[in-house]
Amino acid sequence: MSPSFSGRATSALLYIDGVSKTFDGFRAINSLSFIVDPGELHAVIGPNGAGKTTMMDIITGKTRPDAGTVLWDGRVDLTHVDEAGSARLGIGRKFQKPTVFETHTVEDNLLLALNADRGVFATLMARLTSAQATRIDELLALVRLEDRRHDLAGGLSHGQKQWLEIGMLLAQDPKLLLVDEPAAGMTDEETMRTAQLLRAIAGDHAVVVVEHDMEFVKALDCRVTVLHQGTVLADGSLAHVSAVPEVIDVYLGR
Ligand SMILES: Nc1ncnc2c1ncn2[C@@H]1O[C@H](COP(=O)(O)OP(=O)(O)OP(=O)(O)O)[C@@H](O)[C@H]1O
Repeated sequence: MSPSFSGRATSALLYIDGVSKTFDGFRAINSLSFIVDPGELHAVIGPNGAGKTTMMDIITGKTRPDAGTVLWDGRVDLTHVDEAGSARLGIGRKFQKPTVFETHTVEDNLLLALNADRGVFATLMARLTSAQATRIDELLALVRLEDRRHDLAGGLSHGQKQWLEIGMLLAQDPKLLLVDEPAAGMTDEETMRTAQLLRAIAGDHAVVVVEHDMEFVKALDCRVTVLHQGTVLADGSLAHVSAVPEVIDVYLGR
């Protein structure tokens, strides 16, 4: 690894270097190096089986790598942290399928997320503090669900559920938000709104988005890392990586 890369270990929010993971003799991640800066919006693309999910699993402590460095905030070795621990450190993860409390209102979903360390009953029975009310107003505005505030989450569209869940993750104020294929199953309009939302969130939070929809990645207008066979094939703007012949061969040209 170049000295300029290793020199980033302490300044980066997330620093991954030389990471490998083998499953039953199959190398899913192979000498992977990847950096996320504080507040950065960063897209990860690549063909099926490229190792995108495994990389997310390693970051969140779901999977332990066989080798390499995974450093959080310049000081915490994430290879020894489990999923609950990574969440406590400020790593939020949004899986592809929306998971909201369908039988509760939009507002109560956000309230439950704000009070994730308290029980459901205690949270919903307690009076809303003014700080909570303000934060819920901010989150509802950000995810554009103000007019659905008192509706049951189960009645939202697929896209709105995804936005609500993003709002719920933000309620816990993560330093890094990992988002897996948010645009899957969305209408074109919802897809563009989601890109706007993630762009609005970045800055205050670092956001890493795994995605296959190139129109969506274009709308994110951010740095793109292309993974292939568990390692980085190209990295830079979408225009840059789209012109790399190997990227066209293994992914974009298909
Ligand atoms: N627990 C596991 N046991 C065995 N093989 C695994 C395991 N997890 C992942 N793999 C393999 O590792 C490779 C990388 O998988 P991964 O899911 O990380 O790719 P991906 O880039 O997320 O793909 P997709 O775009 O299809 O979601 C695949 O070949 C997969 O079959």
